[in-house]
Amino acid sequence: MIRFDHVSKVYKRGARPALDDVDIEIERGEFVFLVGASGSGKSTFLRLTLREERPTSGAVHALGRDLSQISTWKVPQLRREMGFVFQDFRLLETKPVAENIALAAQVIGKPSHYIRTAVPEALKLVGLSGKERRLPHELSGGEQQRVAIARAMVNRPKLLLADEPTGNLDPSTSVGIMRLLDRINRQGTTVVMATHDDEIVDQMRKRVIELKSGKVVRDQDRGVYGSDR
Ligand SMILES: Nc1ncnc2c1ncn2[C@@H]1O[C@H](COP(=O)(O)OP(=O)(O)OP(=O)(O)O)[C@@H](O)[C@H]1O
Repeated sequence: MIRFDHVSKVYKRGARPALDDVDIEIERGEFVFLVGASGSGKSTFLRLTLREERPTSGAVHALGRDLSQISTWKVPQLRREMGFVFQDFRLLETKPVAENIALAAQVIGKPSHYIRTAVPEALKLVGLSGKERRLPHELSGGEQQRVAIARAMVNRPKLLLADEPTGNLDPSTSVGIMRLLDRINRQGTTVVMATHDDEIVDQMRKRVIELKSGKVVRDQDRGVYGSDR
């Protein structure tokens, strides 16, 4: 599903690499936490997977494609198969919930008959049926994040990437969001989530990839410890 083949990323010549020889594989159907201190390279990992950035060396594969071989005009096609969720929700404040979700399908040219069934399905998935006409500010933070997850899922992506999705939420609300992401994963979507929240990581018992100064220092599934990898 995702393969980083000795990937390094240097943003500015002479600067310390944001990722340093990262060599990992994430299989279809996995739920993976990406952890590490601020600046350890988590967002860079996600941006390379989305092909928002390109590696300085090494190769990134996602969804069966070598991302270095994809021409720029084909990148939107790749991203259609991925969903993203951010810490700050990024909803359109003047649009009701249903429209926020529908737009994600419209912009990639889904027909209206698809949207008519997919939007209520996405709302049901996140437990917000009945709230389709609300504006984002009429919802709690946890509900807004659920709308953002519904928007990410409306095109039925194979891969969901989440960057600190519980970063703005209190602990009990975060638990609900984690249950939802777990359910999405059990229904077949591969999930990669960057987080600072150790409590969540400990509770969920999933694979944990830890980055430190751009290097993988822990990969729980493969029993790799130490920075000499
Ligand atoms: N666009 C950029 N230009 C230059 N340097 C960057 C850029 N983006 C990130 N960096 C640097 O790359 C390193 C890794 O950053 P990254 O954002 O990937 O870390 P992170 O683990 O996601 O951090 P946080 O948890 O704070 O979001 C940091 O040293 C950061 O300053």
